[in-house]
Amino acid sequence: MKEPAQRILELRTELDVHNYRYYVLDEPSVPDAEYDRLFRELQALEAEHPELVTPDSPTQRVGGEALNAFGSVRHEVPMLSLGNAFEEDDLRAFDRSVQNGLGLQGGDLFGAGAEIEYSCEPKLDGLAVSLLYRDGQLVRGATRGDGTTGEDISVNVRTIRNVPLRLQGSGWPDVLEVRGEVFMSRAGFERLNASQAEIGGKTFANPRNAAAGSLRQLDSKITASRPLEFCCYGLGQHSAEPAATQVGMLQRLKSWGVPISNELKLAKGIDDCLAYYRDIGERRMGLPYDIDGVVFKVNNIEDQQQLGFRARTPHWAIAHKFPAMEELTE
Ligand SMILES: NC(=O)n1nc(-c2ccco2)nc1N
Repeated sequence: MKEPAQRILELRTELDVHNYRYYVLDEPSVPDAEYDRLFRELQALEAEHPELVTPDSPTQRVGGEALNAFGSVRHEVPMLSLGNAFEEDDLRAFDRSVQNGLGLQGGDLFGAGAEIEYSCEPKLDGLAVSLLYRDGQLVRGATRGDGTTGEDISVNVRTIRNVPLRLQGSGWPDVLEVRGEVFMSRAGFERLNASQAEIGGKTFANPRNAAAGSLRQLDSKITASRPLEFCCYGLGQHSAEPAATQVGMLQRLKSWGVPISNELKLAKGIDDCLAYYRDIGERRMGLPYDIDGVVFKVNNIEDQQQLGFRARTPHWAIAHKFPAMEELTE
């Protein structure tokens, strides 16, 4: 019979791999029943040996008592909101401003100028959060708040099943602040409202409100019962650059167990961006989650830093919005 400590480590490692394959790669490695059996074996062993429990164990996702209030967190790197483009011309103007900012012949109404590489992804309509990892361990979660100061929701983010409690693989920096959107799928939103209606509880107007209301619960057991998901779209503070490009950085984060968008693409030039906008626009209602546009970011990280940001919005990123849904129903 194996030493309990050894068996506990084996089970944790195996459960982390199953979580990674299920939530990040979307390729489950075992049936749910097998996952549950391993999970219960770990719970039983930890109950017999409480001194062997560590915060990053998969059994530790739901915290203890409800909080009376959220602590506040200061964002070392401000959490920006995005500038918006509504029309094709706004997007072309953005591309020209990027080229001018990079000292390229910025193109003009007649010539396209240089071809800038952009990352492309859907703009999830959820709640922006920051997840801080130190030595690969999730140590803090915070809401965006006003961009400089957010709420400490560390206990709540740990209940989101696809948020890794510790990073997988190797080579991650000692300090890595991951940023992304917490959202609720439409199906999860419908299920939640149906069950809320049944118990006479609060129902929500849309998945974004449901995600915000579920995440900002003082009782993490309520958060744990809600179908929340996380999708990473960038970084905050970090002690080393994971990659030279936005797409490369996100792919590296994925290899460390952090979920990213499966619609992430690389565009070469603004015409490719427009093609992506039209493609996602056509598929928008078929996506399992609400989006309110797509996000283009200058792919080269050094170029992003050279461009910096104005007031509160980055010069290197733009949200290209779709018409609001209510307009569509007219
Ligand atoms: N909401 C969303 O999907 N976002 N938001 C950003 C963002 C906000 C500030 C910098 O980048 N990126 C993506 N994909």
